[in-house]
Amino acid sequence: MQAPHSTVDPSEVAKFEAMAAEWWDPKGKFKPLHMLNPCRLDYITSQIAAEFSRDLSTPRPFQGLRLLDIGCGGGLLSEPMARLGATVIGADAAAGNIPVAQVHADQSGLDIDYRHTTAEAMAEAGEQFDIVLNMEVVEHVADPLSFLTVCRELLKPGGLHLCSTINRNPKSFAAAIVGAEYVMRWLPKGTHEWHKFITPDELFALLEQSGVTPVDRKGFVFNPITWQWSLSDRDLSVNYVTASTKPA
Ligand SMILES: C[S@@+](CC[C@H](N)C(=O)[O-])C[C@H]1O[C@@H](n2cnc3c(N)ncnc32)[C@H](O)[C@@H]1O
Ligand SMILES: [Mg+2]
Repeated sequence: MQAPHSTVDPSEVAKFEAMAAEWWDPKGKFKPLHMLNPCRLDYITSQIAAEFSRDLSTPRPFQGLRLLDIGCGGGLLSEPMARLGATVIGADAAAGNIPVAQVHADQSGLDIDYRHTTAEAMAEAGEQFDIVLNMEVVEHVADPLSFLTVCRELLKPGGLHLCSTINRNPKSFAAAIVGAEYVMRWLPKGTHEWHKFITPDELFALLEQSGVTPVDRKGFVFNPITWQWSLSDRDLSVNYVTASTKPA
């Protein structure tokens, strides 16, 4: 069954079109994602390794796994996944992201299939994946439940859905909007909208409604003294990530 509406919120996608050239500048507008990358890769790789019984000490542990990076942006996650051996398709609703991602992958000697398309178009075409990476996207879509439902359609039975976003509370407002956009000026003002943030309990409920089984959640916690991000079992107050599986 196809979700009836487009998952694309045009005003959200326009924000990313305007920033497309900056994806791979570690000091540019995507500095927060560059800083977060080692921590979220830790989580992603360990979840995939556990789910598919892969040994991360081998050179290409994700060989044979088909992975969709939905809302791939410039490919900050697609590239490490390809390096680990996965067959990677990166899809984004913002056309300008695709050549930026493709040129960078080519320069890095990585074979990644980047497409300007939507999750629903891929589901309609019957595409299926072992893994759907849905990282920092759900707070930018038109309707989270329809988007998550399409992500579930895109998974093979037994597949793994990894989804990160931003919690909704006074602390996340202070950190993700006031701090990142107004104080640090990491992100252009208006990048994030408060009402689109989702609490972990709401996201778990939406994931369940979409037809997957949430199995894990962790916080991504920024330490302003060390300027490092780390994973937390307890602190999901601002950024967090979830893992869910599609019943076999
Ligand atoms: C904050 S960026 C995250 C990029 C990447 N996932 C990462 O974490 O490095 C959000 C991305 O989602 C894309 N996007 C927003 N709505 C989308 C939709 N409905 N379908 C596909 N991509 C979408 C935007 O164009 C943007 O590139
Ligand atoms: Mg975001």
